[in-house]
Amino acid sequence: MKQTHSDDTLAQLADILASRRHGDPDTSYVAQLHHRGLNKVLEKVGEEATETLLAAKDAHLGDSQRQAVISETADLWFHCMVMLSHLDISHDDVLAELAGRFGMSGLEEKAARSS
Ligand SMILES: N=c1c2ncn([C@@H]3O[C@H](COP(=O)(O)OP(=O)(O)OP(=O)(O)O)[C@@H](O)[C@H]3O)c2ncn1[C@@H]1O[C@H](COP(=O)(O)O)[C@@H](O)[C@H]1O
Repeated sequence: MKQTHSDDTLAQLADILASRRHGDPDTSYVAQLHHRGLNKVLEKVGEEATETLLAAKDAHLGDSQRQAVISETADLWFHCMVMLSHLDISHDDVLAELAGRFGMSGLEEKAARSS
């Protein structure tokens, strides 16, 4: 059976990111991002989002392009996790937000918002 990686992976990553929050920018990429500040972190999130959609656009072309989508999405999620860490927001709150939406239709939510 294929091994699944649930939010345990995000929890482990969050712990690693917390340990790097005030680390040495010379030896840690995560510490370097924090050191360079919020604008740099946000720039990376935007860059990775763009790379993800460019990869996704070509996903129909074959396996290597599909693998690129996986790799770029991992980069995007990683940088979003760094952003949350920089803002002292727990990824658990994001997961709770998503879980709280189970059973709620996106279309119904949109209609309720505009009424
Ligand atoms: N998951 C990741 C991860 N994903 C991507 N990256 C890095 O994100 C960077 C951004 O990719 P780019 O292609 O945009 O790199 P770049 O062009 O060199 O970046 P810039 O010069 O534009 O800033 C690369 O250097 C990747 O290695 C990551 N760096 C770290 N982690 C995790 O964070 C942990 C701590 O890392 P350090 O802080 O470096 O010890 C690691 O053990 C991993 O678990």
